[in-house]
Amino acid sequence: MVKVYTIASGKGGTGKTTVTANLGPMLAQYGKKTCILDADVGMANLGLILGLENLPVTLHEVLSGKARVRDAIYDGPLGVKVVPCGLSLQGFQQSNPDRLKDIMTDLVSEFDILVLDAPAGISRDGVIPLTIADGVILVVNPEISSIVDALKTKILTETVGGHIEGAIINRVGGSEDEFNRAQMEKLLGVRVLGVIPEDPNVRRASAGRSPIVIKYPTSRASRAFKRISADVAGIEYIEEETEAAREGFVDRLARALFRAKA
Ligand SMILES: Nc1ncnc2c1ncn2[C@@H]1O[C@H](COP(=O)(O)OP(=O)(O)OP(=O)(O)O)[C@@H](O)[C@H]1O
Repeated sequence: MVKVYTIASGKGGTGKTTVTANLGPMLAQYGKKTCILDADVGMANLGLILGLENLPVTLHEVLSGKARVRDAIYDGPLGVKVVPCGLSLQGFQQSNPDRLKDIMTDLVSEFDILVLDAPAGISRDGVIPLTIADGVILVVNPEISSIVDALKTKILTETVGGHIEGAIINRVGGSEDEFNRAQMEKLLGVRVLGVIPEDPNVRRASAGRSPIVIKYPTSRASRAFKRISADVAGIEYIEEETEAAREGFVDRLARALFRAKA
């Protein structure tokens, strides 16, 4: 049975596209047939992060009735399938967001998981992805404006009959141990699915047209994305050997050798 997740936030720039671009490939890696779709039809950038640009057919052509969704599916990293959206204003103007539901119906038989990157705000194109998902995942930054907008999105989702799966708290400074997960769950009234640290490698990876889980697989944010993806895929996450752990090992070994020599 296919599961449809919509990645939403309310406030713009909280990290929805980053989450979609990293969650999708990891879900595919964990054995789930996964397709990620850029439902941010006005300000699309999922294709940019994944190096999928200047494509003949995108979600714009599908939403304007000029093409079938099958023709807008491209190969992404680790076996994930991607339906990117075009960048042109004309494509946006000709798109009919009401067609999104039919598109999802066309895809359900082929995938285990569909992930929609929703636009910020509460316009019509923003509300449709909230209604068609089995679960909405809120991407929230640990700051008051983002929390307030996430709460609005939560209320809107529930008002239109949607279901909130939980929240991912993104761009958290300091260590994860210092982050007060219980307090955030109380504020938002939803389960916190994972906490992603502020990590400069996220931007570096995007500049290189790649998700961070591919470009810097052992970085802090990558490990957080892997943990969340394993949770969503329903498998146990086993922490890989990290750069830091490797460096720590080499350091300990050098000190032991030095002591043995002395
Ligand atoms: N954990 C992180 N650490 C550092 N930078 C991050 C992190 N997550 C996202 N960013 C950066 O924040 C910016 C916004 O991220 P992103 O585009 O994913 O947000 P968005 O919610 O999809 O934005 P929009 O609402 O405009 O669609 C990007 O420059 C991205 O590289």
